[in-house]
Amino acid sequence: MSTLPVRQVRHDSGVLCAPTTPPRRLPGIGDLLKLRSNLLNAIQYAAQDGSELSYFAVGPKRMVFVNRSTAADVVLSDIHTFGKPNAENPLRLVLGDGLISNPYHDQWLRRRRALQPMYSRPGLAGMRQKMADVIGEHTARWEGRDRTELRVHEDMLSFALDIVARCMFSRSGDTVSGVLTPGTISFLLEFVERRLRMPLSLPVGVPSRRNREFTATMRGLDDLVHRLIRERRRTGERHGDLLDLLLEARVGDAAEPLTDVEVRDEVLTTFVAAYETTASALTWILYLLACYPDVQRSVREEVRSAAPPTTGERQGSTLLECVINEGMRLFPPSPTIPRQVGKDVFIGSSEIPKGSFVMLNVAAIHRDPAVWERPDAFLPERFMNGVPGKGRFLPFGAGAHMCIGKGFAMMEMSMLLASILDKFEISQRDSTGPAPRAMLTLRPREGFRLTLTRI
Ligand code: HEM
Repeated sequence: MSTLPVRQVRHDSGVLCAPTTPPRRLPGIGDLLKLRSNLLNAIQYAAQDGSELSYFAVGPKRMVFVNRSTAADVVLSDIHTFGKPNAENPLRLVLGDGLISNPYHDQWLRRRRALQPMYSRPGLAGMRQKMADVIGEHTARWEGRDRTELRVHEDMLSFALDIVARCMFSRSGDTVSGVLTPGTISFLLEFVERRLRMPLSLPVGVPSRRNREFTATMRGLDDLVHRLIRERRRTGERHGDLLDLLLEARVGDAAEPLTDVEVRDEVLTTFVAAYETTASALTWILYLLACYPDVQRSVREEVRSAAPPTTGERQGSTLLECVINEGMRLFPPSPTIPRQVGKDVFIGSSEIPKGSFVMLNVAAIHRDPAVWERPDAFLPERFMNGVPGKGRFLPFGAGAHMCIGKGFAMMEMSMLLASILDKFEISQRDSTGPAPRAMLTLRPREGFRLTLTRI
């Protein structure tokens, strides 16, 4: 592993810098405006005075932000008290009872065990060629010219969607497009986000313009996914993709296959889980590589001289993986992780009433000065000896609910970044960096570009 010069640069680029909006609480709706207009700003407020916990209210909803690693540890260690959000979770409107949104612990656990082989070493090995094909197609588009302007977030969204479409259905993003497009997924996530932040929402059955669009979009998606499941079951063809593995998964002691509805839930869950998160991580990592040409050079040397990227189990063992981890520390793709408390409980000396939402404030935890030396600096080498334990480094969560697709994501990101670094120099086009905006994922507030120059 090459040794990097110590960098003193403070890299906040708006994350956890001084918040801009004064906290304002309005009668009846509480902190709604604060949370809706700029969640990141609210997250920053929550963390800025150094307190472990901070409190928000949106109508009847009570939210507790957990800003420090010690308190995050408490939450992550008790999966029964701090469970997934309950059955009212608006994500269920899209993902049903897939792994992310399943509120029933025992059912979730049986499914999690059934799906584990999909993301095991042999499961992932089967995805490597599919990923390589998609990477080849995307980099070929940039190779035609000496210099390419990368529309970073848009291009990474398109890349991440192609990867998940190819790995799930052995089809390109284009074949499923028209239905499963970046636009559709963004619309659905925004629909869910609005409902998460509003104190009250109209039932989906009420034919407002937005609800009608939602219902039509979901019908299109359901038709597509059920058609693909039926075709696969009817022909019995195997494609070595995630859909094959889902159909082969067996649940519980009776080793029952998943029903069509359960397969549909997991297909949509995988699309939603794998798409914006990976695109967000890649977007910020490319940006950081452009900001730090010395790191870029060292990773390029490593990529050109070293073994192929790993599946992520050996985290911290390559400089490329260190860069990915440090990128996700500074710009966590999922800036908050939600839980809902099943009974009155204490975190430290603070009592949290049953039903409250507990949001792990990952953006703040990743810069907890009690854990991270020079928390605002970009120092990939801090991960050389691996990642710190539960509660401290949470890009993929931790504990029983930890991201099941972590190995998949690390493999995909390592392969794409290695390929880009081998062929191109990445540089900034503008001196001002992109400002982040927190939705369910951390996105750039506006589109920004980087230059890829062929080398
Ligand atoms: C950089 C990319 C990714 C990031 C940052 C990420 C992050 C996360 C986070 C923070 C969670 C929540 C953990 C919790 O609730 O404690 C999660 C859960 C999950 N992720 Fe990922 N994820 C990524 C990629 C993927 C991919 C590629 C897949 C699938 C191919 C995936 C599938 C899932 C699933 C199914 C869950 C629910 C796990 C459960 O509760 O059992 N994710 N992810």
